[in-house]
Amino acid sequence: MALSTDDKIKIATALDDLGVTIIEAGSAVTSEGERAAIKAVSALGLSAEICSYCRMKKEDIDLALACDVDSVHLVVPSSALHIEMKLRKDISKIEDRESVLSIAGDVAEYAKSHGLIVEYSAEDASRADLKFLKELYKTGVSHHVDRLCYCDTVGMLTPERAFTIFSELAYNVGAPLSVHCHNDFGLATANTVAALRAGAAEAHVTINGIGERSGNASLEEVVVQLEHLYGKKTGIKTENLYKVSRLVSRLTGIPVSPNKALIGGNSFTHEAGIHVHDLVKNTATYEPISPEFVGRERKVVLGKHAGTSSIELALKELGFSAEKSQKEEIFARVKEIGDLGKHVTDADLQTIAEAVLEIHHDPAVRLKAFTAVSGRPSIPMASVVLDVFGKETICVDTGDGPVDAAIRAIRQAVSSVGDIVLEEYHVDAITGGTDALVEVMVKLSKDGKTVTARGARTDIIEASVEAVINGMNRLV
Ligand SMILES: CC(=O)SCCNC(=O)CCNC(=O)[C@H](O)C(C)(C)COP(=O)(O)OP(=O)(O)OC[C@H]1O[C@@H](n2cnc3c(N)ncnc32)[C@H](O)[C@@H]1OP(=O)(O)O
Ligand SMILES: CC(C)C(=O)C(=O)O
Repeated sequence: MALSTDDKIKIATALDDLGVTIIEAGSAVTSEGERAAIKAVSALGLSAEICSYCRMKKEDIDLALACDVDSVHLVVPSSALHIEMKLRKDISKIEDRESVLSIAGDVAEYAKSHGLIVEYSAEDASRADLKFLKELYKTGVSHHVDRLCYCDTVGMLTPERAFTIFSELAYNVGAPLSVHCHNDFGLATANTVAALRAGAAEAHVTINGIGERSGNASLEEVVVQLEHLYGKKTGIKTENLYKVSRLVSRLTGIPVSPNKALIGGNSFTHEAGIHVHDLVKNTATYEPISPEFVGRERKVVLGKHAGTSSIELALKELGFSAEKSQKEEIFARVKEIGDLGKHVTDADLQTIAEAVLEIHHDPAVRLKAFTAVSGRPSIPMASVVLDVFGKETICVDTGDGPVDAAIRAIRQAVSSVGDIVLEEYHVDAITGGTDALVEVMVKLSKDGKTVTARGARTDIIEASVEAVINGMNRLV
C-alpha cells in the first residue's frame, strides 16, 4: 500500500476533523515523495500534531525537521532480539547496554534541541527485559522527552498482561506512556483498551485497523469500546467514523471485510427472520449501538433466512399492502431465490410483489438498444437508446472502460428525472469459463434513497446495463 501526497492530505484532513490529536504522517527517511507528502500535511495547519517516524539516527531527525513536523516518533529497539538484529549488540554485555542507551539518549537530545516534541518509543517492548526497558525509559526522561511509548511489535500481549504492565509502568516512568499494539493474534484492540484502562495516556491506532502484517489496533473499535463499554469520552466525532473508514479503504485500496466490527458492510445489516421479528419492535434486541452513532444506517435484507416480519417490513417500505395469502406467496418466492444462494435485491422484491399483487405498470425506463466499444488504443465509448417515460432518448458517453461508459450514458439519458448515483457495483461470474453467466449487483441512490438491483447475462456490459436500469426503475 502506498499513498500519494493528495491521498495523505485527504486522510490527514479527515482525521483532524474526526478529532484525532496526533497524526503520524509517515517516515521522512522513506523517500523524496514521502517527504513531500509529510511536508504538505504539515503545511495544512491542522489542529492535530503532525509526527514522523524516526530511527535512532540523527539523519532521520534532520529529514523529519525538513518536513516541518511538530514531533517525532523516535523508535529505539528494546528487546535483546531486536537490539542484536538491528544494532548488532548484545545487551547481556554492560558496554553494549550502555552504548544503546547512550545512542538513544543522544538522538533524543538532538531532536529536543531542535525544538521537536519527542515520543520516545521502545520497539518490541513486550519481549524486552523489564529492567532494561525501565533503564531505556529513564534515559529518555533524563533527556526531557515528552512522551514514552510501549510497542507490542509482534502482538504478544494479552489483555491481562497489558493491564498488569501498564499498571506497573504508566504512572512510574516519569512521562506519559503510550501504547502501540499490533494485531498478530487478533488482540490489538483488546490490549490497547486494557492498557488505556490501566493508565496509558495515549493509544496508537489506525483507521480500519490497517498496518503491517495483520495490522494495528483499529481506531473505531478502540473508540467505540471505550465510549460504549467503559463509559469514557474520547473526543472523537464518532458519527464521522464510517465516512473516514470508507475514505481510507478507497484511497489505500484495502477492502474492509463485511463482518468487521462497526465499519463492515454487514455490521448493521439484518437478514435472519427471527432477529427482524424483534428488531422491528425494539432495535436494541439485535443492535448494541445505534448505527447512526458511527454514521451508518440500518439495513434489513431479504434472502433465505427471511421471515414474515422481514417481508412485511419490506412491503411497507415499498408502500404495498398484501393479504395473508399474498404474503405467503411472496414469502415462498423469496425463499426460492434464497435457496439458490442469492440475496433478494430491492428490485427483485418489487418485481415479485407486483407480480403477486397483480400490480401492472410500464417501467419508466426501458432499454431499446445499446452499443459499447473498447480496445487499445481507443477511448471506451458507449451509446444507449432508452425509452424514458415514453420519450426516446439517445445518449453517448466515454468512460474508464465500456461498462463505465455505458452506465454514464444511461445516467445522462435519465438526467431529466434526477441525479441517480451509482454507489456500489459488484460483479460475479456465476458459472465457469469465458462464457460464464455474469451477475452484476448495483446499489443506486437518488435524493437520499438507496436501492439494490441485479442483472444477469453472459455479457458483462449487458448485465451491468440491466442491473442499472432495474435499479433506476425502482428509484423513479
Ligand atoms: C509502515 C511502518 O510500519 S512505519 C515503521 C517502519 N518504517 C519504515 O520502515 C520506513 C520505510 N523504510 C525505508 O524506506 C527503508 O527501510 C529505509 C530508507 C528506512 C532504510 O533503508 P536501508 O538503509 O536500505 O536499510 P534497510 O531497510 O535494509 O534496513 C534498515 C536499517 O535501519 C536500521 N534500523 C532499524 N531500526 C532502527 C532504529 N530504531 N534505530 C537505528 N537503526 C535502525 C537497521 O539496523 C538497518 O541498518 P543497517 O542497514 O545498517 O543494517
Ligand atoms: C514502527 C514501530 C513503532 C512499530 O510498528 C512497532 O514497534 O510495533
